[in-house]
Amino acid sequence: MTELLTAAQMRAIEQAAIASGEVTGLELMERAGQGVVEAIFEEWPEYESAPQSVAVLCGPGNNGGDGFVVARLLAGKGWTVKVFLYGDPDKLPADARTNYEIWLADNQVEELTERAFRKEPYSLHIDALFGTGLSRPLEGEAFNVASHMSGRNGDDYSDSVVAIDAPSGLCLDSGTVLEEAPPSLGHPIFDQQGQEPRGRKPFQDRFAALTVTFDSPKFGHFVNEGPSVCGQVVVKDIGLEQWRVLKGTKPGTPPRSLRLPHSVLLGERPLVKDRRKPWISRFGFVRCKKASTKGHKYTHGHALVLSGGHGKTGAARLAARGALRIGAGLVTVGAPRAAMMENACQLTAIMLRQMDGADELRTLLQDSRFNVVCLGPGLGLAADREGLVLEVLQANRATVLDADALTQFEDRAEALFEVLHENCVLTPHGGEFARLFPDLAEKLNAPATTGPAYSKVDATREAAKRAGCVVLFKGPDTVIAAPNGLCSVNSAHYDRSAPWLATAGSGDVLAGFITGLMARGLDPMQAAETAAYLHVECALDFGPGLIAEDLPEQIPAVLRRLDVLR
Ligand SMILES: NC(=O)C1=CN([C@@H]2O[C@H](COP(=O)(O)OP(=O)(O)OC[C@H]3O[C@@H](n4cnc5c(N)ncnc54)[C@H](O)[C@@H]3O)[C@@H](O)[C@H]2O)[C@@H](O)CC1
Ligand SMILES: Nc1ncnc2c1ncn2[C@@H]1O[C@H](COP(=O)(O)OP(=O)(O)O)[C@@H](O)[C@H]1O
Ligand SMILES: [K+]
Repeated sequence: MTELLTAAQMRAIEQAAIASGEVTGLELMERAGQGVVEAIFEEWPEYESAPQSVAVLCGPGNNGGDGFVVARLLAGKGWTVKVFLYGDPDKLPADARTNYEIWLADNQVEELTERAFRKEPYSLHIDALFGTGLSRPLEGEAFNVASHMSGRNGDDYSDSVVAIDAPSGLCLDSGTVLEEAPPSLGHPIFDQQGQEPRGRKPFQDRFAALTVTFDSPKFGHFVNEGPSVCGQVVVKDIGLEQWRVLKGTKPGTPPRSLRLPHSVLLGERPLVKDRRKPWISRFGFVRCKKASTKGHKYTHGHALVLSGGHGKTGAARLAARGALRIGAGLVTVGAPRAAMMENACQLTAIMLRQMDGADELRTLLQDSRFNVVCLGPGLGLAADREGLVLEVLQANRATVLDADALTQFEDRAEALFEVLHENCVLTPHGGEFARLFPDLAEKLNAPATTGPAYSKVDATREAAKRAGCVVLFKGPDTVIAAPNGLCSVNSAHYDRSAPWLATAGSGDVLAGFITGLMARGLDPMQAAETAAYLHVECALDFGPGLIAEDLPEQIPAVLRRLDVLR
């Protein structure tokens, strides 16, 4: 797992490093430029022996400063380098100014305009306009050049753009490409699809082939539009590790303002393969060697999954199967009378109990061996369903609430928040999230016109705090947050891209995975993180053509590959 940083955290780390006197800003800038050049030759090894032509677009801050370093290093390797500057050279910050002057001693810098940029073709384009300092949408010639590069005039540059830190215009906290404020006419206007018009964005789709960032990836590389515009993300070490101290536990504890909330990116593949990384313990699994063989099925927990009525039972069975495969000792489906036969015909290892309403559920839950309940998948929205949710929450069991159990509380989420407890996990997709947290969804979907923009990470953290329990906000960029601010992102992008996971019922299986892991005693955050991670691993291993039923069946092979016991 990798720590994810905000732009402000990155700046704080850099400032702490410089303040220590052990490194200067200029040295960091040099290392950043070297990192970019290294990444270029790793991506295009053929360029090592064949110098190319390159346009370096430098902006008015330190991102531009990195650009001047890259220009100098590539020129030193025989490349033909053209440098454009957007902004006033007299206002460059000190380190960027130093590198500008070093470059200017033997070379030229041209003011950036679309016209000048388009005069000649280049093999490579370095985008060093804005990085972590982006605070408003691109304007003027920066906008014109960025939108030209992203295909406005029909030319596709995306295979030859290397973005330093970020494609310029991308907010590194929210993963949103900042847009101009939409036209204000004093009253709302709508387009033909009934949508309010949005401001212009320089790009919305793939912009760079490669994005080189420093020290740690930022949230914006992994959420919202980030993955579609970054191409691929390479992280280069610039020697800041000792200033990036989590929770201030090590000697030389940094000031409180620098202690970072624990935000991680869940196990990208290379780290998982590295046996030295202790990721397994965070995920709540044990390595085969250390596993206890003493347990029996009741020590592995008993999950209860509530089924919907006649004709709506499949979702609960998917969740139940997920819970059983991932390791619950026993799983029982509780179904209304009318749905008993339908369930009975399709369940074997999973048990079945009739359960017609809140009273029967209360009786069932008197059996304390049911240590986790999952409800929502296929549950339906009939008035009596709410009673089931309340009954489960009052029984104070570990609980996973998904789908209809969330939608049931649309417009009256407070009634749900009052009874939720810390042993619960909510698993909304975007629509369900908006029903429970309409104000947060509105902020999230509002045009992002200033940086740092409100992000899915902010929204999920706020939601978890408000609900008082773990919230897992689904999507290709699944964000998981606990009320105490712990947060992680489970990304299905880049080398973990698995678009075929967007298939009917896959969310039901995810709810089941979380349920099964909670049955095994994982705490809600661990269970949600582990389940989300394994869900994507199952999809990756199975590949295209996947349907929801395949996900639980893929679990044994994934656990075997990861060399862990349930
Ligand atoms: N933080 C670190 O540890 C390091 C940062 N470095 C580089 O420094 C960058 C950050 O530098 P800066 O903080 O100077 O910020 P940027 O270079 O990203 O932005 C420069 C300035 O432009 C202005 N600005 C923001 N949006 C604008 C817009 N749309 N139009 C016009 N002007 C706008 C802001 O005043 C901002 O401070 C990083 O992205 C990275 O490339 C590296 O040199 C090495 C180390
Ligand atoms: N493009 C995508 N790539 C990877 N995973 C995705 C993508 N879109 C959705 N998912 C995942 O698929 C699952 C869909 O869940 P959900 O929306 O509840 O669907 P359903 O109700 O049909 O089960 C979630 O786990 C979500 O994170
Ligand atoms: K950039």
